[in-house]
Amino acid sequence: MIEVKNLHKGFNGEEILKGITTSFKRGKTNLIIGTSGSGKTVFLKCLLGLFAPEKGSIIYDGKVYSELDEEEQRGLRESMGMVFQGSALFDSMTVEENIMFPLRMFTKQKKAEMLDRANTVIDRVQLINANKKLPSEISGGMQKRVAIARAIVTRPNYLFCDEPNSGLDPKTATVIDNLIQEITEEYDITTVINTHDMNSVMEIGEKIIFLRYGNLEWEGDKSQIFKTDNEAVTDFVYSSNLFKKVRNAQLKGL
Ligand SMILES: Nc1ncnc2c1ncn2[C@@H]1O[C@H](COP(=O)(O)OP(=O)(O)OP(=O)(O)O)[C@@H](O)[C@H]1O
Repeated sequence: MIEVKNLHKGFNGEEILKGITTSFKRGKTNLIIGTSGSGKTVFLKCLLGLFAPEKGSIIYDGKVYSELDEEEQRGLRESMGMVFQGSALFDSMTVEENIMFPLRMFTKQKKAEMLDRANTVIDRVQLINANKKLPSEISGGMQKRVAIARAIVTRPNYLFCDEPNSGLDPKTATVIDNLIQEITEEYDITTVINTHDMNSVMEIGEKIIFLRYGNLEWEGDKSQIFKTDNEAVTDFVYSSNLFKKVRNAQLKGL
């Protein structure tokens, strides 16, 4: 579980996050949504320990990050997995080498042990016959599977994903969303996903926080977001023509 209390973060005197308080449960897919520039990425970077907040605290399963010493903070960061926007795979490494990379960086395991663990996660994300391929030789959906496998290979307690299905067709995007949700539940990980994708919201939004101008404007789940009266949220949700049509059809009882 991650608890965030009164989090403030700014740059050059401009406040970007203006006192966010929320919590993210273990085993659940937690989504951050909001308009462009609302502070979602800054918030995610604070959760990753990449930005130090000016005020407030982030508590990881009872451990207050700012109260840990350097080594404890490093240990905590090593228990985090990250799926970057656009996958961010190493072009010159095979799928298998990409996935083993965090084990090489953070553990002293022997090669056979690393290979064994890599193959376990390769099976879990259902990457078939891809071990020796380069990222350029596999599809975008498969690249995401590699990115997810690499993020979970170290058995993280926390998984952060930045736009994990950007650039994928809607069907593949849903498959990737569902894979992240299944893994989150199966391995009991606290997962936080930064997304613009309303399909993801509908599919895996077990907890959703909506940021607006650096404030937490609304929070709830996927069943509540379509019923809320909050104007900023409905503006955002129904900004796509497709969702507007669905809403109008619902209102007309079609
Ligand atoms: N390292 C930084 N230094 C200075 N300002 C920054 C830095 N990182 C982000 N900002 C500013 O913080 C604000 C929020 O940016 P952020 O990237 O978090 O928005 P976002 O909600 O993720 O937007 P988008 O959906 O477009 O990715 C922006 O005005 C941005 O310019």
